[in-house]
Amino acid sequence: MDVGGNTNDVQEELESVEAELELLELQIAELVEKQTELSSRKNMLLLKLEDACNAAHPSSSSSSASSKSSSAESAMTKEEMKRYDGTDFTWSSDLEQHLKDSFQLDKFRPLQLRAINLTLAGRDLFLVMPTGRGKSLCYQLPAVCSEGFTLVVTPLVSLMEDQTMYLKSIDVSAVMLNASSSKENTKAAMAGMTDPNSPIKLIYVTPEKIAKSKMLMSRLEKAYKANLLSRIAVDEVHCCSQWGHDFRPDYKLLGILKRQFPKVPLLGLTATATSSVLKDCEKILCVKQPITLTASFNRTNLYYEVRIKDADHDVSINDIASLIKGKYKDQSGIVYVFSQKDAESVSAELQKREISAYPYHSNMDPSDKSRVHRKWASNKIQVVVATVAFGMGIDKADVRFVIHHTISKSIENYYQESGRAGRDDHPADCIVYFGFADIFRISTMVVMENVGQQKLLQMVEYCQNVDRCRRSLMAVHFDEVWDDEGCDQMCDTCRNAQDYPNVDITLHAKQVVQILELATSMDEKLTPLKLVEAWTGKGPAKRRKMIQTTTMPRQQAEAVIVRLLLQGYLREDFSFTPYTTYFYVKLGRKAPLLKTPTHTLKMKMRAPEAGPAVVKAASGQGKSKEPKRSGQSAGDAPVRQVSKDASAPKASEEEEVTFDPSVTENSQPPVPKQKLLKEQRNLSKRQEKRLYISQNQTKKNLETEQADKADFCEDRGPKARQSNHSKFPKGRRRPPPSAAASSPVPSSPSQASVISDTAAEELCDLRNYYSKQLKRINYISLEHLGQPAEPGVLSCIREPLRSLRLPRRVTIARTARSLWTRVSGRRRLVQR
Ligand SMILES: Nc1ncnc2c1ncn2[C@H]1C[C@H](O)[C@@H](COP(=O)(O)OP(=O)(O)OP(=O)(O)O)O1
Repeated sequence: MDVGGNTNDVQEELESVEAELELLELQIAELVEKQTELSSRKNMLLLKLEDACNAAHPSSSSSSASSKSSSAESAMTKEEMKRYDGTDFTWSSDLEQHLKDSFQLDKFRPLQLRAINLTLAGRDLFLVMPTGRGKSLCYQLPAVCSEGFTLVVTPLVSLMEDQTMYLKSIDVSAVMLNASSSKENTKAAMAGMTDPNSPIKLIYVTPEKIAKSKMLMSRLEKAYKANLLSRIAVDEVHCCSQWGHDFRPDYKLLGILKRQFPKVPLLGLTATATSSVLKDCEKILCVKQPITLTASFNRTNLYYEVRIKDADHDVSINDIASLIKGKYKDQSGIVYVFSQKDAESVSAELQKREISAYPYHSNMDPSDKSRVHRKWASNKIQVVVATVAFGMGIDKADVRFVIHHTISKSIENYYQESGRAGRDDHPADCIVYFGFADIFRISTMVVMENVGQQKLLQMVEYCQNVDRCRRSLMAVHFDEVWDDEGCDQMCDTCRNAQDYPNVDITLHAKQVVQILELATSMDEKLTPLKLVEAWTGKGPAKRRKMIQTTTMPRQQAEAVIVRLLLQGYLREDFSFTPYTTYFYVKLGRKAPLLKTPTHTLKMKMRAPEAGPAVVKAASGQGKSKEPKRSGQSAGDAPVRQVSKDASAPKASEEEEVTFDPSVTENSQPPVPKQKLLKEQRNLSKRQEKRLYISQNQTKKNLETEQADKADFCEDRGPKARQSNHSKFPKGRRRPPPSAAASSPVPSSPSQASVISDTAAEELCDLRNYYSKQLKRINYISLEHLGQPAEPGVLSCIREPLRSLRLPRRVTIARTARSLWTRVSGRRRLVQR
């Protein structure tokens, strides 16, 4: 007995020590996180200091467009480098003349002259410059001022077309060679390469052409020997590297150019490469010690602002409409939206408010798309309401505002999309509407992307920030430091300079955790909206009796939940069906910290918007008004025991149900289980008919979701755009993957409501399994995609299936294969 008692005591103590250890580990993890944050802040400050020192010693200073040193550059002193900003080269007067006469430009933008001088001096060069800052001029102008021709490798036929058309319009001879070039065109271009009297100055080719056309390579050899190949420009050079976001296998073969033509200077251009990507490109392209010039990504003429998006759709639309009709009257702009459906509906809403706004998305007929684009470019349409399909190649100088009706999926994307404003260097505004529900809509869309969630949370962090300069937050993503001075009050936080209180939200966090714990104990899952509703006392009455609700205004309650997600106290829990993805909130790894009495949690919080949207003055003209702050701060909000609170909303009978995991915020209200069973009995006769209808409906939903995904997940990467243009015929939607349509596993909620109890149970098992498995498969190397599933992959899928009760006639092997097909099909779809 004694021994037994002892063992129990030891066991108990062991458990408590383990719990303590776990807590300690969490605390250590939190400290390490803080340490990383501080280290990166320290590095930023050091960089700032270095910049300040450089400014104090003009001999070694760099311009606002800095040039980061590579080994070659550091071999060249800063004095020497500065020389390339000068105009005392043999070609300088020629440059000046062509800049004005041919290109009709007055002066160079930062780093353009340095890059042009370096390439004309025969140096190999990587030029990293933000979108729209004028990279093309850095090879077009040297091409005009050199003997022979420049070979331009570019991944997109549409960009080639744009550029050759533009060059023709300014009387510069340029041709392109791609898969669709006519025979005559190809013949003329090939002949021009070796003809010293040819007027051709630029030849655009795709990387595929270099890789596949022996004739082209042999012509280039001849041109090289005749000293007619003056320069090689590789556009979107980051596509060479697997680490870059748009890797293209054919770019990997471009090393042949430098190997075959070592004396020809190479100029690699990109808007997005990090230093490790460039190092990789250097190796792949076989360039030795290139000079890297990096222009600052700081667009000083852009004013950045975040507005809280009201849950009421009309409020945000009214706000946007009043901006367009007021501050931006008669000025050109873009409103970016989340989905094709939003593009249609938001543009219709704006039209109702007498604004000339038209939709643009990838599912439109190409002729309609180009008509909208053309009319907008010629200012016959004021606003384009677009998905991200309205992307690269949009080069309108006088865009005065870019409004994001929904947040972007990452800071990099936001920078690119908002960067379409103010290309003429005049002031322009970039406003993003930050809505709670949007976070989760996007989250389910980017769930399959490698670091999709991480990047989305960075964007959310940018939006939730209330007191740090927005520019400085963006700069981190481009390895740069832009301080408040560099911003010069061109963002809402710098301009308003509000002193927000640092509110203690520990108590609030504990309440949220308690709600989630309760839900888990009842075997229920909560969507973020259900969580807010439960917390703010709008959930089922039964639940309200068991939890502490808050009197905090909804906006602040949402802000707290977002903060808890950002900081890891909460986390996302996705549930997948072949038709859609659901987002639920779960306790995060830091949640146990809240059990420690000394643990506190604070956040700076903006007061909720006062009434309907407040139209603030944005941009360079005048200061914006800060919305009125309500008297009560989040920290003051009293906690209430709702069961006894008469003011709590009364729950209807229908509300007294357990949460149905398949119900999301956009779904119908949950159906009570009793009612569901009754319905199931009554439904037997109508079953077939209903099943048929529901299948059709889910198929339709799937198509809409996939079409949205096709737009939203489309990166401005070349791959994505090409597939969009070429694969689907005019006006047709992307067909759903056939595997999903012929699925043996019924997983859609609507199907679940017309099948037997046993089947429902089995379905539930399968759905859970599927959800977990999808996450696992997500991590399996991309290289497996597109190939028949390998035995290793299948056995990894098969193993957990053995413990499941599968529906009759469904074998483990078939289910495993079907899961794989669907998962990889879905993933390929996301990648397109
Ligand atoms: N020195 C200059 N002064 C005024 N405008 C300029 C100058 N250089 C270029 N531009 C204009 C021409 C174009 O309309 C616009 C964008 O130039 P472009 O070369 O297409 O940018 P980019 O190549 O960096 O962008 P992207 O990454 O989108 O291809 O800027």
